[in-house]
Amino acid sequence: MSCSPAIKPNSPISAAAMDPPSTNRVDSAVNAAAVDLPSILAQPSAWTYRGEGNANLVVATTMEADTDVAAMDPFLKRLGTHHVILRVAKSAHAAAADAPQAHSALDMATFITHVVNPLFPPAHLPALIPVCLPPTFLTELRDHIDATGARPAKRANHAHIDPSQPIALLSPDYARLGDHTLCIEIKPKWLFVKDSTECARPNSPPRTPSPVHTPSPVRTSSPSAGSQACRFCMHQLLKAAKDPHYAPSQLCPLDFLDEATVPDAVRALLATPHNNLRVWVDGVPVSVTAPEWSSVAVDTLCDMSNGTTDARSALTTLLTSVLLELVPVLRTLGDHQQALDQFDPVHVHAEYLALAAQSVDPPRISLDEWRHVIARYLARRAAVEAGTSPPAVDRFQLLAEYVLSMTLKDCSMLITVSKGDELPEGEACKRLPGGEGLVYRAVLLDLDPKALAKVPQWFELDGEIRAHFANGAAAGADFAGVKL
Ligand SMILES: O=P(O)(O)O[C@@H]1[C@@H](OP(=O)(O)O)[C@H](OP(=O)(O)O)[C@H](O)[C@H](OP(=O)(O)O)[C@H]1OP(=O)(O)O
Ligand SMILES: Nc1ncnc2c1ncn2[C@@H]1O[C@H](COP(=O)(O)OP(=O)(O)OP(=O)(O)O)[C@@H](O)[C@H]1O
Repeated sequence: MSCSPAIKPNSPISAAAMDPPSTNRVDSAVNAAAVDLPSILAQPSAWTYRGEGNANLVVATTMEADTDVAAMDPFLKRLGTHHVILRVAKSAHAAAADAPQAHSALDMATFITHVVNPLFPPAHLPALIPVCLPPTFLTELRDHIDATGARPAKRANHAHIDPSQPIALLSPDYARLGDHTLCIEIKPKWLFVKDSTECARPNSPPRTPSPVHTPSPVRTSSPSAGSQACRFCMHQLLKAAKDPHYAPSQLCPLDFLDEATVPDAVRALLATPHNNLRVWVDGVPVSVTAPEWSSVAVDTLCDMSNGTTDARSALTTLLTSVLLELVPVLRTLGDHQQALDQFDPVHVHAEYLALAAQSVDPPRISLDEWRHVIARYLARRAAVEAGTSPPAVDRFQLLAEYVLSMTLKDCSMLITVSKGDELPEGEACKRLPGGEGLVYRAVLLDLDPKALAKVPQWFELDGEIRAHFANGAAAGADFAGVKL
């Protein structure tokens, strides 16, 4: 793709110098404010480990059934549930050169509220409440969680809860819904192919047509040298080349975007889950590739699927039903990823170097700047839809949009399915078609802004992924059984 002639080489970099936003969608709201962690939640031993990424660790707790959540601080009323999580920052990440710039929980909540929320339907957005923690809370929580041994070694050896962060994020526990809950977390990654609509799917075995659905026409069936592949599929090839023990994911994320190919995505996720699929039943993790599942998982899954005795096919059916419902929101996610990433990587990198050369410190994007960026992005989309000429994209806007696209390419979706005839009050739940008495909810997570200073790292990785794919294709490499 060519670079836009609309880019001005000496574009201003400060928000104050930017064009005024042509929408007030994000300006009308106020910055997030932190409230004190309610005393009922201030006992570290009441929290259990839930999960973590590179930057944050998440703990969960359930308040006593007779706790009057609605009578708590007005902010906490928004939680509307007794099942809550606390998301606390980890220290090694805070110190890393590429740590997210808006590290404080307050900034993250502000970013998500003002920059991410306008992009998606409210039903799929998390409620986040920044909370001030009591002085010794984090040290005690760190010791308590480390003592349980629940953290995976890969994470525990790397970083710990950062006791110097006075604010954390309190949120509903989106893994809990009703008494018996199937919770599925998917990490869909890149939902578009740059410069193409097709993916050669070089990472997956030759597809066998589903008995129910025929393969989608958007997918090529016989890739050839020079054919396009999506970034996820290409990255799998590189990962496998670097690590002979790595079994490439069979997933092509584009399969999430078409009802006809959702069953293919489900099959691939269950065969090679990696970090693209995680499953919990009633809060207990299920390793989908393990030969045996716990009796709780088997009973709950079978119970949810009208008493079938095969828990694996029950999970397949439930996962397929719910992902079919989520095609529209995943398309929205993919649309934004693509619209925010419209320039050639070489050009993005060059613009970054030009911006970085203007200051001794690594360039950053302030929250105020983010507000202008999202307003200008929305104005551009509105202009395109209205058929009017969109405003020019200057250097700073280009780079910030790219960072936002990278953020959206690494988010997760937490999906919960529960039995229940009644839709839980105040929850963004819907009935699951085809599933008798089942409701579901899907929330986007991990939407913190990536750091602008990561652009060179992304550029390098992108180049490596593409070069590996192109060289393999040119040499007629046999990728996972598919001759290119
Ligand atoms: O670069 P990618 O596509 O491999 O994505 C990284 C993820 O690897 P994945 O390939 O999904 O296993 C990676 O996931 P894991 O930690 O490997 O589970 C992180 O999400 C990383 O983001 P950050 O550095 O924590 O902000 C992700 O980095 P960026 O999204 O900043 O590139
Ligand atoms: N509100 C929530 N309800 C239930 N589980 C949650 C919630 N928020 C986070 N989690 C769980 O905790 C895990 C880690 O959280 P999160 O992805 O925010 O960490 P992170 O360090 O920011 O990740 P990354 O390294 O990918 O940026 C998630 O993958 C999810 O399983």
